[in-house]
Amino acid sequence: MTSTISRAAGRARLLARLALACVLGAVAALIAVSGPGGLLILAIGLTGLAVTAAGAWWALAYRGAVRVAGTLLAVAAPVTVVVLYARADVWPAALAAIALMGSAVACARSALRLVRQRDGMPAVACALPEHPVLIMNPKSGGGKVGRFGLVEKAEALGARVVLLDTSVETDVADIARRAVAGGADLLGVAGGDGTQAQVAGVAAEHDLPFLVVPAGTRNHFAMDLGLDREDPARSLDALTDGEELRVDLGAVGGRAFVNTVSFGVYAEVVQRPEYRDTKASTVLDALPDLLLGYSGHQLDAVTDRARLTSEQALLVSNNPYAGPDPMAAGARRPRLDLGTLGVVGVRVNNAAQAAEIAILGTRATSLHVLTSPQVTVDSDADTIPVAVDGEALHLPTPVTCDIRPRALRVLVPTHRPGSRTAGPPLHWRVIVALALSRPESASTAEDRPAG
Ligand SMILES: Nc1ncnc2c1ncn2[C@@H]1O[C@H](COP(=O)(O)OP(=O)(O)OP(=O)(O)O)[C@@H](O)[C@H]1O
Repeated sequence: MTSTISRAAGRARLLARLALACVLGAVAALIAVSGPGGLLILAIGLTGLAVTAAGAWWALAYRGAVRVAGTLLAVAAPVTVVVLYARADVWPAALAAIALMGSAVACARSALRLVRQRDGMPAVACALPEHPVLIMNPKSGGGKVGRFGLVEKAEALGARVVLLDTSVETDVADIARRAVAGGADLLGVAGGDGTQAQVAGVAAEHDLPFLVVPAGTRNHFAMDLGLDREDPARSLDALTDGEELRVDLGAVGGRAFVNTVSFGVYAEVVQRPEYRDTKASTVLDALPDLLLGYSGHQLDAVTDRARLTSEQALLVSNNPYAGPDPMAAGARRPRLDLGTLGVVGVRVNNAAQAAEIAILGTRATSLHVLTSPQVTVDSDADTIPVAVDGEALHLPTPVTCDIRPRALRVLVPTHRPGSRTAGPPLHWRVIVALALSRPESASTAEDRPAG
């Protein structure tokens, strides 16, 4: 075990050194260009990025001719950058610098992943359930329950299955409570994250284990638990060969959430009845009014250390995401047991602020990324739209989000893919420290058991 860990620490150190070498190579490639060419590459690249972001802002925040012009600008800017590089005869150095920076980021991420791999959520052995009850939604994920034969497989493993009647709005929490009253010693859901959250809340109330069968469309909770999202039937293996993860559960307005609660622009868009069928056109139609403040609510948020004012969008997550954009495809939470909420607040009123975010990322003044065990969101309206794990609700203000540390016992299969591919946040000072660490100190410092 120790030698495996030492080998991994050694590989992480090597990758960190390679990453720093690539960064130095990129700088050298820029300096090697004769005259002021190196600076020119940087100036052209950054201007291109800023103009692309400004074009994207005009395309999203306006309609008609401004939207068309913004779209053209967003497409033309990167093309112009390439043409200018070619005309100024600096493209070989530019390409080399971009390739080297890309390699540096890839090596740095791999190094962090190797270190973090042993720092995952600890699983513990547990008794297997004797009376599991699983609630299954036949419509989730376009019919995954039927496609993967989940009812038959679960029943063959001794579970009682309750199929959700989707012809009417069914209270899933009530089904779960009745299952507990009937003697269930595990609750589970094959369905989307919104349904998972409601039943997880009941399981946590009764300190019962909870089984996640990722039969929804997105399955973000399952992804961060390290479950197999391609084959939801594999989650059922936990009924015969499982172990337990203790994870945090979010709470908002008396409801549990497993992933995110969003306020502002996104929450306003998902309230629209046409959103479910025509997501892209509904978003494009709604954004101009919301972003330019003609409609929608201005939000203030108070965390344990900060006050955010007049935000357009606020996203509160059950544990922080690794990157600043939790809505991005592939955004992940490295852990679900840190006992804190992630908070991202955005206020963008013009193209310059959009460009600032594109260049400065989380250091931009219009983007706030922080963590807090509690967040209270207020507005001048009596009720505001809130999307809780993607479900559209209206809640009275102020709305308070809390975290319940390790309140949820999740039964997971012993053999599962794990969340190794989660992209760790890229902190270059950690890479420098890793690259400079001595072999003994690195393996001693990192020789913590996987748990
Ligand atoms: N409590 C409920 N009662 C009745 N029908 C429901 C209920 N929850 C969901 N449905 C129906 O099931 C469909 C699928 O919902 P669900 O959220 O489970 O899966 P999904 O939309 O495929 O996944 P995701 O939440 O990841 O987008 C919904 O469109 C809705 O028609």
